[in-house]
Amino acid sequence: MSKQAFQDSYPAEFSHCYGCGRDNPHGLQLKSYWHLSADKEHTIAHFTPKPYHTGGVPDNAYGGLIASLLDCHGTASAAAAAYKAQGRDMGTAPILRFVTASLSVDFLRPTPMENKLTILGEVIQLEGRKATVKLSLSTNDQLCATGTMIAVALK
Ligand SMILES: CCCCCCCCCCCCCC(=O)SCCNC(=O)CCNC(=O)[C@H](O)C(C)(C)COP(=O)(O)OP(=O)(O)OC[C@H]1O[C@@H](n2cnc3c(N)ncnc32)[C@H](O)[C@@H]1OP(=O)(O)O
Repeated sequence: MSKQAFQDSYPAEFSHCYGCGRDNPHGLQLKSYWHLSADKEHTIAHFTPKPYHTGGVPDNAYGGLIASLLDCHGTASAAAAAYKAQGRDMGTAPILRFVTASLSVDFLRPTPMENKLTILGEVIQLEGRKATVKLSLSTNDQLCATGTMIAVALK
């Protein structure tokens, strides 16, 4: 796992995102990294929900939280993969800033609140300004949600 989180390479003006901005004290402050598992390079992030992240059912996480975690991990993964494809360190100029064009989420089972969540990403296609990212969220070795994102690099 690389030491620096992808989000820590974002320039200061992009460090206030609700989901992953390091300078947003009210946000989730998600941190994403490269992660090698089973000879495959994935991206990984962890998040432990707070009691106020619950949804309508006590002890289960709010679906919007899950979508936010996939959202921020997905765009960060797209940016990291695009920098890597160009052989550049993340954050170097010109900045490659990806935004979410589409995100679909399948909620496979309720996500319990008490444990650390693991979010994985895999950039399966990089084509022009567009990245396709497969995402998952699991806890206790149980897959709770999957997602697919199209992220687009801003001109
Ligand atoms: C290290 C540096 C990091 C920098 C800081 C980062 C901070 C990040 C903070 C974290 C952020 C957290 C995350 C957040 O919350 S990001 C916030 C939520 N997202 C947004 O606000 C995005 C709003 N949308 C737009 O700005 C535009 O629509 C974009 C930029 C997305 C495209 O408009 P643009 O005019 O620029 O481009 P284009 O229309 O020529 O399309 C280009 C290509 O993309 C394809 N396409 C487009 N839409 C879709 C779609 N829905 N499904 C499938 N494909 C789609 C399109 O077919 C074309 O493909 P192709 O025909 O070429 O094959």
